Amino acid sequence: MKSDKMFNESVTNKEEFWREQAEQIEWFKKPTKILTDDEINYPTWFADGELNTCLLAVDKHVNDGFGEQVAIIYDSPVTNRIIKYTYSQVLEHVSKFAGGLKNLGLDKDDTAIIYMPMIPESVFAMLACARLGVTHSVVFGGFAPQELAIRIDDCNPKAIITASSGMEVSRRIPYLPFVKEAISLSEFKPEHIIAFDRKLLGNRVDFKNDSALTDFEKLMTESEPADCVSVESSHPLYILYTSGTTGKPKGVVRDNGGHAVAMKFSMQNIYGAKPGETFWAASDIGWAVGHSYSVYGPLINRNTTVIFEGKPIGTLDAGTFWRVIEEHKVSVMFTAPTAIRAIKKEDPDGNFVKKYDLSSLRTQFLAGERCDVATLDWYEEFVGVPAIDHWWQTESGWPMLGLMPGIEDVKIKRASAGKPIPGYNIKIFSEEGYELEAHHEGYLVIKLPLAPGAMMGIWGDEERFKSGYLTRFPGYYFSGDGAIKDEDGYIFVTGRVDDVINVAGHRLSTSEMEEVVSGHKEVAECCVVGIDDDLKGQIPFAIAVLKSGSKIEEKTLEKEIVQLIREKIGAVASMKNAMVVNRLPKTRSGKILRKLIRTMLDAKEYQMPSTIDDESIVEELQTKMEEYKNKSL
Ligand SMILES: CCC(=O)SCCNC(=O)CCNC(=O)[C@H](O)C(C)(C)COP(=O)(O)OP(=O)(O)OC[C@H]1O[C@@H](n2cnc3c(N)ncnc32)[C@H](O)[C@@H]1OP(=O)(O)O
Repeated sequence: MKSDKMFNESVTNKEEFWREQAEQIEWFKKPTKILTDDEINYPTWFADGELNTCLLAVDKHVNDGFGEQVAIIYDSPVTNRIIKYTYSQVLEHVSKFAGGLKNLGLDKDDTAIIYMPMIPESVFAMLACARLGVTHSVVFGGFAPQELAIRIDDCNPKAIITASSGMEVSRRIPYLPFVKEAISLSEFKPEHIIAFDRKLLGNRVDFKNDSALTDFEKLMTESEPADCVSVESSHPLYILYTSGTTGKPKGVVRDNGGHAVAMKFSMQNIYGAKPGETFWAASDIGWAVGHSYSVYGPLINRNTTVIFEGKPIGTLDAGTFWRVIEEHKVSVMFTAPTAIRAIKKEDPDGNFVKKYDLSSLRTQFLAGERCDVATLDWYEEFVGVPAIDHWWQTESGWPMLGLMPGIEDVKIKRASAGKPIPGYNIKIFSEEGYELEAHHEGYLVIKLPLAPGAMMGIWGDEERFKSGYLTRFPGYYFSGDGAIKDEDGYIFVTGRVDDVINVAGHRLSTSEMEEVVSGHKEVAECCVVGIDDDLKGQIPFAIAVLKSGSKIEEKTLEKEIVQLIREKIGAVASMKNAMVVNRLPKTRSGKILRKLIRTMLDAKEYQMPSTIDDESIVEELQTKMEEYKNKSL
């Protein structure tokens, strides 16, 4: 198999392999050092190379004569608009907006937060930052002001780029007011708030009477264009926050050089997208999928990318995805299994699918969470193109497990995320760090170095980077996921081995939710676990012990906790359930037995943990859970 050969080359002859891949992109200064160690002995790619990511994504294509090719299709069923931008138009917008940022004093020593909905201006803002070497940090719009404030205090942005509002189906999301609230909560105060006024949605921005605000559109139309700045390969292109096992999110740092090489490599070899074709990743730009495959990957590969401001169902109906594929002749698509599950639920017999001509669609990729077999079956039956589940993380920025239809015919094994992708030497380890044979479940780890484009560290927190990823198994990256390998080398990812949960493809921390729940004035102690959900894969479930003497009703507490989580973390957490118990099951040393709680809530078979301090609590809990279920029905 071509991919097996490529994989072997990438791990045995890594420097030569990645030197060749680096030839596929343009550099201001070609790297001569392919693989070196940084100051903490963490492997770094292309250390002495210099380049600019915006140049690769935009200017290069215009210079090569493709200025009239459509670069971005903005498809917004929520505002009923479709707008197309050619590469030349994108270059004009991006270079002028970059000029505006430069006039405000932003340069490659600065960071900027982008908190925006799915509109082309968000992409222009990302590319303009990349053009100047300003490190951007896109924050997903579904997060509440407090979450934004945490990120402001962590990366100290010189500017926040936002919009007046967003549109969630038919609900207006007040982005700018959220930004103002976040800044009132944060200790660090950014110098500039740049706001894009979405006139169409009403609620106009009053630039005249609010001197703290800079008008995005004016900045973009009235500034002189700025050129691409040459940055070192390891210069941070972006910081993207993701949830960890503790409450505070981690700012994953991505470089420019390794990332650009990985984007080009993956678009061609994994996704098999040919330059000029339309590639659609239906993800928000606030997630890693949105960064890599709605923005940088397709643009670097000279594809047309679709920026979709809508939902798989409800904008307008369950046929929206198929309408977009037909209308824009999408060749390769990427989405989260939750999206397909939502469509399947609404359209079990594929009636909406049948209305559209999907002949342009070659391959469907799925990631963000594990895809269940029933969803894959539905997809195969009604859509009829290969649906390839693959696995990666915000930390890697691109696939670590998958198949490579870009270079060969692939054999899909349902429920597997595929085989290791070149550059990712994946092993399954036991608790003690021994490699496990096929069919034994263990920890998914990756021998260092990771491939180019994978995380360079955690913003401002070297210790957390080392302790979270590098010390559990020295010489290996600890992914936090469990997995099983089969005799053919296919890997089946079994889920997180820590307290991180995955809700509709959104990675969230239960510790962070526990901090919020325990902040409720009636709660003495609590625990939040992820339980199975037919639609979203997992959803959080809170269990609380009340303070002594508290008289609050369970239903009232539940309502207040749900509201508190929405306010402090965001609607995206999808917290719906909170149950009151007299006590939590614990080990003799006082650790909450979360796995036991989770298994019982999922009504699965459980074993009595040998470390439990009082076995009688299990029956007590069982009775309480049944009562709760009966009340909720
Ligand atoms: C491989 C590397 C990675 O894993 S990177 C991460 C990849 N993950 C993804 O791309 C996420 C995939 N999921 C999705 O795109 C969405 O969940 C899909 C499938 C489209 C469904 O969306 P939706 O119906 O809104 O459900 P949801 O569970 O996402 O939302 C729950 C509540 O949050 C809200 N929300 C969502 N997005 C925003 C936003 N940008 N701004 C403000 N609010 C947002 C939703 O409206 C929803 O609210 P409510 O509970 O209905 O009131």
